[in-house]
Amino acid sequence: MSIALELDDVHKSFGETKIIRGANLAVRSGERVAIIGPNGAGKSTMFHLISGRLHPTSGQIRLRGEAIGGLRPHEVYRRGLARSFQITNVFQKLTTFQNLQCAALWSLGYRYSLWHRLIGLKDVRERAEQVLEQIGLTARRDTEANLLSYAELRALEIGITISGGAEVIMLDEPTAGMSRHESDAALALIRKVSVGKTLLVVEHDMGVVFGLADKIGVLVYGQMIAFDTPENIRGNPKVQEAYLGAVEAQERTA
Ligand SMILES: Nc1ncnc2c1ncn2[C@@H]1O[C@H](COP(=O)(O)OP(=O)(O)OP(=O)(O)O)[C@@H](O)[C@H]1O
Repeated sequence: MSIALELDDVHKSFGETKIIRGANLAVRSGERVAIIGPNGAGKSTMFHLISGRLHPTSGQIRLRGEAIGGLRPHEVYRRGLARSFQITNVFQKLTTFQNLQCAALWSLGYRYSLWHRLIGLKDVRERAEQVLEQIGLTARRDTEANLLSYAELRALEIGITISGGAEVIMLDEPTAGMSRHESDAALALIRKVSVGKTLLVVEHDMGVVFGLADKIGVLVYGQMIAFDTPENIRGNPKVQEAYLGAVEAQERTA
């Protein structure tokens, strides 16, 4: 299977502070990968580097073999990698369907100035209808985003992320702040929308991580100390020591 996304000795410093210190990763096409690690390990920074919000100090980031480190977010998006933005890309005053239309409009290469003619754009409408159904929000089609529940908003955020048909999808803590029931539903949704795609998630909930991922990458102090199947990660003494042991102890006392 081909490699969809690759990090090769990636470094990122902020001033004198080294945050990502030679991170390596090779995600195969169609694989679901979760990145875990202690607070401050550099997971968000790594996401920003991949999606073009930040640029590496050194090292290579490749999307399907093409170097993308240094490209801007929309250029990375155009090459087939979409990431979620924790609800910040939802227009609160627009309805669920209008938000999806907006995302489809943009991803199909139209400009927002065409908004007034939206109703007439069949491809945009069809794409939005399809995503609406996929994310299970058909009943909330004409509800303004600000009236959606938190879990519905997060589902809409996933819908916006997938609306461009990107081959590689990155989700940033997709179940953060959810109840167990909501996070189970989110997990099912993520499984469904990621069929046939390559998925990269940063997630703190170990139930979600172990229930979703084909492979888990463990980032500690800016280095990927392990990248393996969930079973092997669970049994890896280095990971136990650096991270999972602490999480399990925390869960026992919670
Ligand atoms: N723009 C920046 N300038 C300076 N330091 C930064 C910047 N962005 C992040 N950092 C620092 O980099 C470190 C890693 O942060 P990052 O948010 O990537 O970690 P994380 O693994 O995502 O943590 P968490 O699990 O708590 O979200 C932190 O110490 C943070 O303060």
